[in-house]
Amino acid sequence: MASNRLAQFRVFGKKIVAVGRNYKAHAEELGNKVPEKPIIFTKPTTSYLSQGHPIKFPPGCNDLHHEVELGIVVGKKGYQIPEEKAKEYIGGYFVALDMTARDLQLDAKKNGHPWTLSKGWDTSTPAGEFIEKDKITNPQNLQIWLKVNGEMRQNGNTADMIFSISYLISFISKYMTLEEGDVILTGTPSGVGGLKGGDVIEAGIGDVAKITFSVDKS
Ligand SMILES: O=C(O)/C=C/C(=O)CC(=O)C(=O)O
Ligand SMILES: [Mg+2]
Repeated sequence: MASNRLAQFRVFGKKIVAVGRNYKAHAEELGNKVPEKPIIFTKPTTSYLSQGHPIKFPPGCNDLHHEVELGIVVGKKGYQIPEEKAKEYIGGYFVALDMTARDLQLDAKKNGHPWTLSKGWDTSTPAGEFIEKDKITNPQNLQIWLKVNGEMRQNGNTADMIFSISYLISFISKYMTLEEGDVILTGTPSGVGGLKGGDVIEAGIGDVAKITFSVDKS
């Protein structure tokens, strides 16, 4: 990667590819079956939010949920990447929130519509600073956690992903070219839940990285 700043992966990043239901306990807490293959969706890069700015409720949403996730920053371009070579394509990591308008998503699910608006409004992808690849020796054994107003809500380990990071890179790149600065949100562990205006979210990866965001419902 040419740089280590969020602004850079905004500039280089052509897409945000997200994975759904990648932790058994989370799939089950929302009443879903455990997937047999990765569930993939995309979010626009206009949804990025850096610290110091509030997360906004999107229009029509009364049930805004937090989802903490390990974000992977793609380090180089690749298409149809073999699983055993996937690690070479990781450029770094970051702490991400895949904010979800759960009521809009439920409505979309009922009607067989895409999740785009429930996941992709401006401010729906709060993100921490870029973490250099070598700061994390085993991305498949990281505690990812999230607190709301100081109370622990999510506390999972990336060891519990259904589909590993290498498998996801290989799977996604079978269909679409991954480019430097693209990011992959690897799915959320259990404990997702509702937020209200004025809440303060803290989230992190073990003691490697931490982010803080406030919620604005005006
Ligand atoms: O199936 C649902 O009701 C909801 C799924 C998600 O929002 C998927 C994710 O974004 C995730 O698991 O991280
Ligand atoms: Mg998610």
